[in-house]
Amino acid sequence: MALPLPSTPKTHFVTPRRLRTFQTPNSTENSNQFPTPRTPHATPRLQRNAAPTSTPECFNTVTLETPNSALKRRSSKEKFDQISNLTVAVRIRPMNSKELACVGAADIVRVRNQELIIRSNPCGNSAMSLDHIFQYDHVFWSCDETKPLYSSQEDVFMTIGKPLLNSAFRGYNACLFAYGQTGSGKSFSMMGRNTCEVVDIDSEDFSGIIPRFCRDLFARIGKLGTNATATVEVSYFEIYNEKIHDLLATANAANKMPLKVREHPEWGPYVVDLSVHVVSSYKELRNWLILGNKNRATAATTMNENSSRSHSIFSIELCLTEDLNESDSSRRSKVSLVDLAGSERLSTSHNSEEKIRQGVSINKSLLTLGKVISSLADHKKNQFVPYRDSVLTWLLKESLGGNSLTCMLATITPANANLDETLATLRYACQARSIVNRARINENPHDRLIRELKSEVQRLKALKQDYERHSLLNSSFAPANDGNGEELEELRSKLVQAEEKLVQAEKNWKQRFIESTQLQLKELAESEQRREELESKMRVMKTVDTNVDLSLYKTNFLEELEDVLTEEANSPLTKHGSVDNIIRWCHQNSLQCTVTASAITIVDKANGRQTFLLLKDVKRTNNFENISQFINSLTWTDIRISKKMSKSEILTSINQIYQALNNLQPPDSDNHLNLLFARVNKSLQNFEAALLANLTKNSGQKTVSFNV
Ligand SMILES: Nc1ncnc2c1ncn2[C@@H]1O[C@H](COP(=O)(O)OP(=O)(O)OP(=O)(O)O)[C@@H](O)[C@H]1O
Repeated sequence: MALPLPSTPKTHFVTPRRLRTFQTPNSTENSNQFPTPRTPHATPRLQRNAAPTSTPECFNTVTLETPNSALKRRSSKEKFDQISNLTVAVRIRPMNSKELACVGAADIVRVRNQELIIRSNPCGNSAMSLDHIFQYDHVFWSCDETKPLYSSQEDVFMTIGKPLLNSAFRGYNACLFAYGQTGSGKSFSMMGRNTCEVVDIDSEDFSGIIPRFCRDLFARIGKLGTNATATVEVSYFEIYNEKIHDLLATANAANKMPLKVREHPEWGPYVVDLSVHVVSSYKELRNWLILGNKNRATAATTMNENSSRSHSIFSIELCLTEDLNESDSSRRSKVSLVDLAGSERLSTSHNSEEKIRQGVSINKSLLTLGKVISSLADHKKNQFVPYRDSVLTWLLKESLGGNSLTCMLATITPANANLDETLATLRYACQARSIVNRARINENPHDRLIRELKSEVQRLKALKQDYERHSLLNSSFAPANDGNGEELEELRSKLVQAEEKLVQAEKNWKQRFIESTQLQLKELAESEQRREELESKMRVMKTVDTNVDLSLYKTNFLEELEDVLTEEANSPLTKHGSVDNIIRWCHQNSLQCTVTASAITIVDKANGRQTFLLLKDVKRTNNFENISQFINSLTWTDIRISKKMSKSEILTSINQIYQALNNLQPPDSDNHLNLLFARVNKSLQNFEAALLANLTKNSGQKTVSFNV
């Protein structure tokens, strides 16, 4: 199976982003620099990989939830605040005692500014040695702290960590991930030397990027003005064998099932049910960090593995709210600090193809990461990027080619024994440099509008000042500069135009600001009204005494209902006790009326009741004010809702009842009527709930008694 890696070039290999010809290095290079290769070549462009390999089967299935098809797709017109390549840095750690003890051990890495040169000497013959030259945004040489070239933990943080912290404060998502073979210094760079002890986490010399980032984060929060507030939330999880484990979960939750990934239309993929902890100080945050590191180490020991087999993602969500004069403005950013699993299993050497075929101990996430980087580096239109082939790439989707400012830290060892791994890592890092991210400041559209307009106003003001300066200058030199009259005139007209534009922009801004404020106020008022309505309904519901004596009113819900529905309820009817009159009245009032030889059956479907009227009793109609009164004087029986009635018909009937009930809303002053109303309402709700439950539970028997 082919791996998504470019083959080793014969001569040298330089980052594809900036095509440049090789320049002869200065002869006064320090000892870490090799002499110039004899035949400089133009930088070759990265070779397209062989067809992407299919991801090998992993022994554990991941639950990746398909996002809803109705998810909003990002519009092509969407504005980005920053479009930038991934920043790629490489760090070289010192040789360890094991590497030094190897026969023929040699340091094969040299550094020249941002260039990194790997000298391979395959046959041990110096005449046949090949130089591989790479270029990155930053190269950290951390092999010997006595040399000026040495990059300390602080240097690494200041160069790649601090800019991401600044971006987070501006509202951008940020991501920093460490990639490299096992033992090359990923954890050392990201977390520090000993990741489970306070002294080491806080050590000036050994503390890694994550603790430094968090310390600086709170130091900056402490310096925020009184009109600004910040909230910080942290989460920490690891991906092991394509399963997600919460490293900060409580003891009970820790034993639960692995967590799932879902995608939010706006914020992208996220881990469902991941514990998130609000922290208000660095100390609090550090405690979580240490707990997570301990849990990671324990999990690795339990599985008889080391942590190099798992990826860990520490996330910080920062929300900054600024209280401006007229309004509040808030920005949210998510920072992901990722320590990836050792990458050596991806190497083309050491029988890794065989290992892939075995299908075990292969890190699907890292393989997919390689494919994702390859696809993104290709810049082909409509190129398919297999983010969803693994948990890691799915979760890092926004960080790779999306809404984030991202930095990759590739870690390598200088030992010749690791040449293949080192070259593989460096090639990955080269490809990653071509990835372009499109980041946006995470703020609400209202804040964005105001920010954009304010910056436009600022720009125009600067323009105006500039013209004013020019104009002043020209007027003071005017007598001596007769020939410049036209130029001066042109400047003046530009100034007028700029001022007009400025006035217009300010007017627009004010207008739009007023509009948006009005909109906000309206929405606020509406929601306040809704809240009050709800509260008043709640109050009434709470006071409902189901034992209230309703006989006082000699009324019931059905009568009330009928009064509303029947306009002619109080109009005197012709006192003609005839069957025809009753039939007509029933039709007018949507009642079913069936006449037999001896009786009339009246069905009031809407109210779930029916009555029988013997024909000989029809004459009794004349004893009442109207037919309505007469009909209601009859003995009605509740009817079971017809089995033939469809669910939608039943719902329509219920809705009609609700509507009628709304028309019956009693005046606030009448407490008793209010109680009655609430009781009817409550019964109706119970009825509806019972009916629907019945319908779903027992599709055969669709009958519910309606006892108001
Ligand atoms: N820049 C450095 N300076 C001094 N020692 C270092 C440096 N980088 C790494 N080391 C040491 O090298 C060893 C391996 O480093 P580390 O555990 O960070 O590697 P890793 O890439 O994270 O490995 P894994 O993939 O197993 O997690 C550690 O003992 C660490 O202290």
